[in-house]
Amino acid sequence: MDEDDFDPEFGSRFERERRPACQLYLISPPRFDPGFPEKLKAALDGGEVAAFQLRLKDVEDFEVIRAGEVLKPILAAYDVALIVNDRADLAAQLGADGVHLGQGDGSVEAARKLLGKEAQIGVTCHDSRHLAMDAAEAGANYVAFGAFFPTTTKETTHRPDPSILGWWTTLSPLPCVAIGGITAANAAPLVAAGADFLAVSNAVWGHAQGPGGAVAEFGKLLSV
Ligand SMILES: Cc1ncc(COP(=O)(O)OP(=O)(O)O)c(N)n1
Ligand SMILES: Cc1ncsc1CCOP(=O)(O)O
Ligand SMILES: [Mg+2]
Repeated sequence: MDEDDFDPEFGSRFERERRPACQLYLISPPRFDPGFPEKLKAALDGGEVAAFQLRLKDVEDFEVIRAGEVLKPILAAYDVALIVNDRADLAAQLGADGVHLGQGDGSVEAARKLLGKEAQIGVTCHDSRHLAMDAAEAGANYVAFGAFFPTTTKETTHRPDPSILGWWTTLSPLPCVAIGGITAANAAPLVAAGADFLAVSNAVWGHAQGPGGAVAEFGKLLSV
């Protein structure tokens, strides 16, 4: 990949040039319960959040669409990007801001065709420099590394060293996301290594002080 491939006009909140500080990227719980919209509002009242990923697992398509339709106006009111996990077609149907693709979730090119040039397309790269370079080459808007810490949210087999984040930031202007078992207590080395975004699920939705308390705790870490 070449620095010249980076288009500064391709504006987005996933652009390191415009938003230099590390930011929070919330990942939804795997099921949508009726109380979730209030939990989301509480989280967003806790401090700044850049993006929210709708990551529902083992549910019918219509449930993803219904959840997305409920959450979309809330996210818009807080100026938070809606990213749909796994499915570019559902992201398109929802008019979401983007899609997150794992290695088995389809190509960046196909997602770009469906979603258009403004869409934010992220790609899981595990602990692989090679996958990250491929994703950037394919036109991704961010690359995601992880799982950095043990997590109960997903079975994981890759455990990158935080130095992969530093390596990436010196190589590419494309933002990098750190994910996996991240809490406000263990995130500092990832921020120091160069993570542009911390993607977090359980540490927010399962926090003893509630989602707002969790986001506020991350806010303290990310504002220093
Ligand atoms: C920001 C972010 N990074 C990584 C993932 C994991 O995606 P994937 O490997 O496809 O696994 P599932 O999340 O689909 O179980 C992610 N969702 N978001
Ligand atoms: C989706 C995903 N991909 C790698 S780890 C992970 C889980 C993130 O959730 P948590 O923040 O609860 O570990
Ligand atoms: Mg996936």
